[in-house]
Parts: sequence; structure tokens; C-alpha cells
Amino acid sequence: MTSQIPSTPTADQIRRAPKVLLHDHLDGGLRPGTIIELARAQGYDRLPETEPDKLGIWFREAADSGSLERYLETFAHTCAVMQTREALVRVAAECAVDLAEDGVVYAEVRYAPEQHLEAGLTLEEVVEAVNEGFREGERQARASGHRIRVGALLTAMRHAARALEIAELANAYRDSGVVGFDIAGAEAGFPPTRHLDAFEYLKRENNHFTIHAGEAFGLPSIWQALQWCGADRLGHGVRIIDDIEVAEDGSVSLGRLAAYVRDKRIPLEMCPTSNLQTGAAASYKEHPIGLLRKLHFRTTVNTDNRLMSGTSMSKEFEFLVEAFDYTLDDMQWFTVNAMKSAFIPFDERLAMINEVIKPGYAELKSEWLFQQTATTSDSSRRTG
Ligand SMILES: O=c1[nH]cnc2c1ncn2[C@@H]1O[C@H](CO)[C@@H](O)[C@H]1O
Ligand SMILES: [Zn+2]
Repeated sequence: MTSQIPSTPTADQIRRAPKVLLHDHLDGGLRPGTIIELARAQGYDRLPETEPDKLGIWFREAADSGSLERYLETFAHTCAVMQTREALVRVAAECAVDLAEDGVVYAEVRYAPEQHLEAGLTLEEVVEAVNEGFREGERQARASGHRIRVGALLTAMRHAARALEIAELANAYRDSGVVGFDIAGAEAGFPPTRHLDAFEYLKRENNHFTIHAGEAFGLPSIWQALQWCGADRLGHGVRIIDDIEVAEDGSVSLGRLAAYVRDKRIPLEMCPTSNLQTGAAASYKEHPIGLLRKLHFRTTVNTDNRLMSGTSMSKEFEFLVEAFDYTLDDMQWFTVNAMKSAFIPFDERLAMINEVIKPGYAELKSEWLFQQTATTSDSSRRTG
């Protein structure tokens, strides 16, 4: 009897596989029940629903608008209830716990400190509260048998004018929980070069940053992010596909920018479901990640906003497995790519890859061997 190596991972294997998340917004990942409790405690009465399931659906549907600007409007409700120290600690702790339970072993979670000052917290107090929450969540996860490490990325809003200040904040906390910087918000009309001073400052400090680019706006945004601002990674970057031509005979040619991105191994933080909601891609099957993975771009898989997209790392992988027949080897490839692209020190990334990620996948990939043995001995008992 010949045995068949299973090629498609099951949903359970996808969940148990070690995963690495580089692009996840803290204010886009709250539990609906937590939003309701925090709103009640703080007297925020503008929530569109007051029952957790309904509120979760409301966020997904409201974010399903086909426009980044409308998608971003939903964050008014999450930011509204994230204005106190206690709320920030709780939301960050729950974030770490939820990711850990989903099999994420390393995550960089971002948020914009400037959006959490309405009740009088200082920027420093916001960062310290979120850090405390992440540490608390890591402890809780460990107590229930999961290991996760979470680093914070500080985001500046591209329509605002506080990027340098937030970059300085990221630099001040670089040895205590903050691993880098980002800019986010509406892309069209707000080019990253508006914040050149922040990026130049971080370069001088040998610090790291990623830039949301090539999501709602195309190649010029990616080009600016890389060649003017010097981004280490691209948030989304899906529109790099506009610089790639696939001929009818299947041959592929890269424009100068796409070639640069691939040659320099620029990490692409792809967020498939989020892209379907904002109109950056039409379907999972048509999502550029399929081609980019084939062409060996440094592609990674991410959630963006778990609440607004009703998603998780496992779900994103499930959709991709379904669309592209990915195997555990493909999942491992995306995961190692992400770990290589993280902003923590090289030796720690390497240890994560060699001591956590590769052994985790090796274990999953060998499961079929043992299942096979059980079936064989069962049937031999029956026939013997
Ligand atoms: O996909 C996205 N593109 C651009 N901006 C985003 C995206 N998701 C969230 N934010 C913005 O980032 C802020 C800080 O976390 C959020 O409040 C939201 O306005
Ligand atoms: Zn994002």
C-alpha cells in the first residue's frame, strides 16, 4: 500500500502552525464584547449596536465599503473607548491573548498614540499602558500554554502633523517594547513625503519603519515610500502588481520599481481580506499575493484589522490555502519571510526561525506518518 503525503493543511493544523504577524492594528482588533463593556463604563453612547455578535457584524459590514476612507471611519468607535490607561491595558492584553490562542508566536502590533489623548493621557502614558497590556497578555497566554512575543509599532496619522513627535517617541521607547514606526490613514492626497522629517530622523537613529503604501494609491506611493522615505517594509504594497506584466505565454516582466522591491527583498505586508474590503483586490484567487509568492517577492501574510475584517491569521491562511492550494511548506515560507522581516534583532529572529518556527512545521508535517501507522494496523487487525 502506498501512502499519500497530505498536501492541504487542515483548519486545525493551520491554527496550530506557528505564525508571525507584522501588520495588525491594535484599534482594529478589539473583541466586540470588550468595546461594549468599555463604552458602558465610560459613558460612550454612540455605538451602532449594543450586542456583541451584532456589533461584530456591523464592523465587518461597515468596513466592507470598497473605499479606504469609509473603512477608516469605523475606527472612530474603537478609538473612542481606548482613552484611559485601564482600557488600553485591557485591549492590549486581550490582543496578545487572542493572537497567541490563534497560534501567533511573534507579532508586531501598531496603533497611533495621538488618537488616545482625548481623556488627558500623555503620549508616554499611552505607550506605557499598551506595553503593560502586551506584557500582561504574554503572561496570560503563557499560563494557558501558549507562547507569544509582541512588539509595538507606533503609527503617525498621515493627515496629521505629528509624525516627527511620534518618531521621537518610538525612538525613546525602542529598548522598552516599541520595535518601530509606521504611518497610516487615508493614502490618496497624503503622500508619505509629507513626513520626511520623521523618516530622516529615524534613519539617523538607525531605527526601523514601515509605511502603509500601495493600498489605495498606486506605484507613486510605493516609490516615494521606498526611494524618498527609505521604508524598511511596505504596509500592503499590493499595487506593486501594476509594475508587473504577465504575457499571454506566461512570461513575466518586472518594471524597475517591482524589480527593485524584489531584488532588495523589501518585505510586503499583505492583508488579503482587508484588501478585498477596501477594493484593492477583487477576490482571494485574484489577489496579487498568488503571483508575488510565485515570483519570490518577500511576501508575508497579515490580518490588518481582525475586527473590521472578521478575521485572524488562521483565517487568512485558510482563504489562501483554498485559493492557491498552499501547503504547509508554503505556510512555512510565508512565516519565515515574516520572521526575517521583523524589527527585532537578527539573533532573536534567527532563534525564532530555528527554534520555534521550523520545529513547529516539522512536527505538523510529520503528523500524517503517525496517522498512517494507526490506520494500517487497524486494517491489518481487521483482515488478520
Ligand atoms: O489598512 C489601513 N490603511 C491605512 N490606515 C489604516 C489601515 N488600517 C487601519 N488604519 C489606520 O491606522 C490607525 C492606527 O492603527 C487606525 O486608527 C486607522 O485609522
Ligand atoms: Zn494597516
